[in-house]
Amino acid sequence: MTVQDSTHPIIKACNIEKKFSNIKALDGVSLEVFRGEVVALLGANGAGKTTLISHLLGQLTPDSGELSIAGHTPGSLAARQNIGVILQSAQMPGNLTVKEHIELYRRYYPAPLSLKEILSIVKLSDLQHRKFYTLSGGQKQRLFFALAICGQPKIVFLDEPTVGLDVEARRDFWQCIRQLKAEGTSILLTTHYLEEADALADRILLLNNGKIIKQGRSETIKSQLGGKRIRFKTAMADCHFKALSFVTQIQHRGDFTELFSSNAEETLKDLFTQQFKIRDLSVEQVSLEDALLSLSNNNPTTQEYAA
Ligand SMILES: Nc1ncnc2c1ncn2[C@@H]1O[C@H](COP(=O)(O)OP(=O)(O)OP(=O)(O)O)[C@@H](O)[C@H]1O
Repeated sequence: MTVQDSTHPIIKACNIEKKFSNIKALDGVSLEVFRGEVVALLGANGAGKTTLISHLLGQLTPDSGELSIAGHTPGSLAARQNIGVILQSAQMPGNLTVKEHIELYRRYYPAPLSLKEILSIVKLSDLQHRKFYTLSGGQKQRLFFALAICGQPKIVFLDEPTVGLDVEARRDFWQCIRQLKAEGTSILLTTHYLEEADALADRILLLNNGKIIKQGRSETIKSQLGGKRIRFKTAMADCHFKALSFVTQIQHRGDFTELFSSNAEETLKDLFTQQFKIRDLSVEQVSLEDALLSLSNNNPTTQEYAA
């Protein structure tokens, strides 16, 4: 079930500008996030993701533009009570137990989940009496997630939430995100794992040099590059392949030439008819990483996408 209210965005940012001396960290960013929507904020190092989130949390004020969280000014008590956060740099008192941390955070919110519910969602019931400093990286990450959701916030900010998690823990975490979304919670996610953004996000926002250079559904962004990637090794020059039907772009990765095609069957037919000398041929779906790299390469203001 998608629970979206298109008239009242939970996050509203309008034309936000922020400069740090001569660096334009945010350059006219506008954004709306609705109830039950998962939005992935992507971009290379230094693109402006943290700066944008810091504004939404009320830790920075914009030079110009307007921001609101559930209709409230970022940083105000009313806005903070609508927010749950996991930050990369979360620093916790090491001697408090899991249970103590959760109980402390529950007090900040008017209608928190019960301790039992929270422990069960994040699968930390058995570790509730363990001190923070004794937890593994993945267990700490689950506790951070517990603290982010304990107040039943309308919006959860997740900054690189699955760094350090093993494959199984990451899949469990994705399940928690989907559950939150189904209950109507909005999620703003930053991640360098593009597979994660692809799997979870309703909408991708690509920031570059403080500007949103692309936004849309992951499928739509991928389809702009063509549906398939045809990979092979060859000694022949690109000009031979450019003329093949349905080729949208050519790139090189290591020893391989890669053709993106919006109709792989027709491109392959053409390729074989011409009897070009190729080897180690494979055909794959275009990934979100392919699509974002291509956008970066075609955007003159863009540095290489570093995800
Ligand atoms: N307090 C500050 N003073 C000066 N420059 C800053 C400050 N904070 C951020 N910047 C600059 O603003 C730009 C955007 O930085 P930001 O931290 O928002 O990027 P990011 O997308 O979060 O990057 P990363 O993926 O590396 O965390 C960068 O050029 C950064 O150096």
